[in-house]
Amino acid sequence: MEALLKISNVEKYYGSKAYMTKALDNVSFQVEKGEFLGIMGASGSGKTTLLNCISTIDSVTAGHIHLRDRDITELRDRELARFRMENLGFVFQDFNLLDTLTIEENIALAPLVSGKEEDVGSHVKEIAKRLGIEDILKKFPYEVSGGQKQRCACARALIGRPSLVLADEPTGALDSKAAGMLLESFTDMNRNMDATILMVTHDLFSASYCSRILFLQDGKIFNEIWRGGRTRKEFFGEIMDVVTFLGGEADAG
Ligand SMILES: Nc1ncnc2c1ncn2[C@@H]1O[C@H](COP(=O)(O)OP(=O)(O)OP(=O)(O)O)[C@@H](O)[C@H]1O
Repeated sequence: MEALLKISNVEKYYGSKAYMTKALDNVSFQVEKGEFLGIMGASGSGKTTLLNCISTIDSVTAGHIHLRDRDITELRDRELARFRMENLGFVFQDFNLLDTLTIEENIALAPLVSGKEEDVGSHVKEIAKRLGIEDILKKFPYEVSGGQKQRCACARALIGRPSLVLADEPTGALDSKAAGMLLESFTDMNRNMDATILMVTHDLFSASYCSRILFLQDGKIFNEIWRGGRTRKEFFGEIMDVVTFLGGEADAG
């Protein structure tokens, strides 16, 4: 397998010497191309900090993060914006759609702005069909459900064919039916559209869709488990055991 993302001895401190928080403490791991990796851990364990460092929204205090051969901790200003646009797709808990644009325009915005793709319209339709939102393309975000908004956010994340999709609690604002549909979409994106996904979640049900889970505790990697050939239910059971051992702070979904 090919390592797409390599995190090497990453440290992240917040605050000054007297009030310093070590949010990430010597974290190292790799993500292979085609993985669907979950990051779990109690509140304050460093999940969002890790995601923000990988997404270049935040900078590391020490260590290196490589996406393929590129050390992204060394990118600056304009390079950073370009790097994000060309390599990363984002899905957030609160959707982050633009209310004044239709669903179709939200999905098409980045490729239209970059001007690189010629047939944006048919690419949007193809992805929307795949995610089951082709009937709502002309609607505005306020006219559709939370689950549909989140699948729109997935389509927007995928349209630029990013190397890596980063998702922060993507099911956090969804009911269980919408969450299930979204996670099926993630699985389809991962298996059939070649998307490598890194998802932060508190939710055991969401985590059980992943192929591997990394558990963080106090800014360190505490454990990792693989789904392997097991069913989702069996994997759910094992995730629950680790979460219970860690102190039980997660949602059963
Ligand atoms: N901007 C910041 N300034 C100072 N401390 C911060 C900042 N962001 C995070 N921290 C601290 O770093 C640690 C890790 O926070 P982080 O948000 O990464 O945890 P998390 O696992 O994502 O938590 P949650 O599940 O509650 O979102 C916590 O102790 C937090 O208080």
